[in-house]
Amino acid sequence: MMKILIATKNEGKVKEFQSMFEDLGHEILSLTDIEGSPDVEETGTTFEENAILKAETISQQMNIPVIADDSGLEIDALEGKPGVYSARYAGLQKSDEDNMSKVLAELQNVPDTQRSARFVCALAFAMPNKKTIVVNGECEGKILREKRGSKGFGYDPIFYVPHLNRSMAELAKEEKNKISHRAVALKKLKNLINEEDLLWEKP
Ligand SMILES: O=P(O)(O)OP(=O)(O)OP(=O)(O)OC[C@H]1O[C@@H](n2cnc3c(O)ncnc32)[C@H](O)[C@@H]1O
Ligand SMILES: [Mg+2]
Repeated sequence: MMKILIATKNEGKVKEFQSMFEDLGHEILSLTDIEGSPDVEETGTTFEENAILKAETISQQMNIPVIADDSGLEIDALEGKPGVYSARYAGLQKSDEDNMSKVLAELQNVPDTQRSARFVCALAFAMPNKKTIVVNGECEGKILREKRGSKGFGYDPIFYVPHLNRSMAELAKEEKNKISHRAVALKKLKNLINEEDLLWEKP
């Protein structure tokens, strides 16, 4: 078993990574396990830039391989917003609830046919003295008119998954972890790691 550090302080992401790595039997650590771990400022303008920034900063500081996730929600009627600013859409001190309320208010007069959106995820895997690997994943859906469900995290209650006829927050964790943007990206990363025989090192 190896230890893998995920450079995130988001408990929702940590739980999903733990669950998605279960099959490989690795122990997943996150920045919430490390006392005094730094907050990396997300100064990039794309998901990829921010994921690379988070992964490389922590990997260099700790001299271990690190995965970072930068993700968000792109809403077509809002020209791709909240996008890379999803976490702070309603303001720096605001909550998931505030972010969802802002989106619902902005989409109040948008008809059902024009509420398409997607979750987007960039994962960066940074290793000491190796080139960083970046992969992407997306998950298509629509923005509901009110919150539904209590599972998951973030914008899940207002994100409708058409082919499952439920909101992301109504899906069991196993269901979300098969179809989510994060699951799609992580599958690509696992394949690349296998193909390129990049062995995980022990932190
Ligand atoms: O930067 P770290 O520490 O990883 O944690 P964060 O919460 O700040 O994460 P991001 O910068 O990547 O911002 C992601 C935003 O998109 C939302 N988000 C990402 N993945 C999601 C998912 O699977 N379901 C619902 N919302 C999600 C999340 O709630 C945040 O508001
Ligand atoms: Mg963040």
